[in-house]
Amino acid sequence: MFENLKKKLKGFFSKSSEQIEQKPAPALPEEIKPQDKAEGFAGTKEDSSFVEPDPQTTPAPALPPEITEPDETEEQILEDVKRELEKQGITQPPDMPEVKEEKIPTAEEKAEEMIEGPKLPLPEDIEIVTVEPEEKKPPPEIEVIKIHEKPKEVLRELKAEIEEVEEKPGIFKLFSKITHKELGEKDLDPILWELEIALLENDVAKEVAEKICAQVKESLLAKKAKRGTVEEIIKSTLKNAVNTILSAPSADVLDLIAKKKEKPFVIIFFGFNGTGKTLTIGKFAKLLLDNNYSVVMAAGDTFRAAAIEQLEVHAKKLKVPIIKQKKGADSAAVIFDAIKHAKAKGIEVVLADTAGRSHTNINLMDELKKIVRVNNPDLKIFVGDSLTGNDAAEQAKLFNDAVGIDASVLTKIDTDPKGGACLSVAYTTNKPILYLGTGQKYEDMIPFSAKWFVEKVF
Ligand SMILES: Nc1nc2c(ncn2[C@@H]2O[C@H](COP(=O)(O)OP(=O)(O)OP(=O)(O)O)[C@@H](O)[C@H]2O)c(=O)[nH]1
Repeated sequence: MFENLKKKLKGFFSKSSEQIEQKPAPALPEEIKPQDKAEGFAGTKEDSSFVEPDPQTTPAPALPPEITEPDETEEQILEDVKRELEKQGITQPPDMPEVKEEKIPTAEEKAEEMIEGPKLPLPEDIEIVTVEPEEKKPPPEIEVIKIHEKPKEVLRELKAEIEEVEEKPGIFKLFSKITHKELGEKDLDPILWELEIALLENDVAKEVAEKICAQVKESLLAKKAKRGTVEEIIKSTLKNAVNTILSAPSADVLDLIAKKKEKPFVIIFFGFNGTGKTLTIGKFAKLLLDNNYSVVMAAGDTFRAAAIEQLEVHAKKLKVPIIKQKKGADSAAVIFDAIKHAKAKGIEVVLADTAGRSHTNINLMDELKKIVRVNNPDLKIFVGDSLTGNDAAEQAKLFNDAVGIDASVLTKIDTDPKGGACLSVAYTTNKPILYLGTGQKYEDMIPFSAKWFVEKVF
């Protein structure tokens, strides 16, 4: 298709190179004279047929025709090419890539690109939707709450908000809010209200919480607390209040036993079913044995056969004697027998179980009163389950009212993260807490200390 064009171009390039190199025509051999050239066509001198031509008659032989190239200029060739292409209806040579004119961006366009980034071409099927800006709504009105005039719910909400931000453990997390407050009587009520809620949430009985708050208020007003010292003052006042409650007439069991000259020393345990009474008797037996006291057990819970068997298991394990009767026997009589046995055998301590079918059962309370009247124990211990929280304090009150307890033991403290029951029981009975049950083994019992409690709860 482009044969003509190719030929033209070939001619153009070969001519051009000749012109550039300017090669001289090759020299003819010396023997060959111009006339030889003519002779050469007819033969040589040596050739027998050679006849010397007569220069007069013989016309000069014609020289071989000289090839002449069309003397076209570059412009002419290009013009020819163009014409050739046009003839064929081509305006652009096919092998040459189409050269697009590159758009040189203006300074403004460059600046815009630097700010907004390069503009990417959008696919054709993208629909550009113009979004109308939303009408600006006025901000919602904020309700201003005067916290000391609002009820419990508002305070609870406030406390929840504080808890979200603060990670402080126990009751003291609420103080972070009040440290930046100037302390006056006005501020005090909501603060104390929150403190009371915190105490209630930690299983402290309402009556106890109120008493603690009253003590804290009194102390804060007396001290005229300054900004930044409020938290410290409340903490120390609270600790003092708690200490006062918890360190009500202290008692050391081993000391009491040692002091009693005429043995046996009789301890009777009271408490609702399932609080850990039987296991606590086992723990006491272990403690006494470890302190070189001899022990006898009395299966005074005659209301349930299982209770008798249960105590028997502990007695066997600890290798201590047990006095028991059949289910339904007189509980006071069983304990009396145990004391008699102790006297006869020179056993130093009697540990007596009692029934705890229901702390609201009047018959039970009468039965317990009878036990106390008949056996005149040296120590009446209330056993409460710390997990029951406020309930433990109510039970303690009931047993205390019936038999006048001397001290308490709180069990399952290992599974109770709050510990408020200690405070409530101590306050309700106004009697010391002797030990805390910290597990299911005989060794899992620790002497109670107010310091320990304050550290744990606060
Ligand atoms: N974790 C833990 N469990 C305890 C503790 N004291 C008692 N228990 C468990 O509480 C359950 C009840 O304990 P008991 O000693 O049988 O209680 P109880 O008051 O004699 O109850 P009844 O025999 O039903 O009258 C048992 O499973 C004990 O192992 C304690 O301090 N910590």
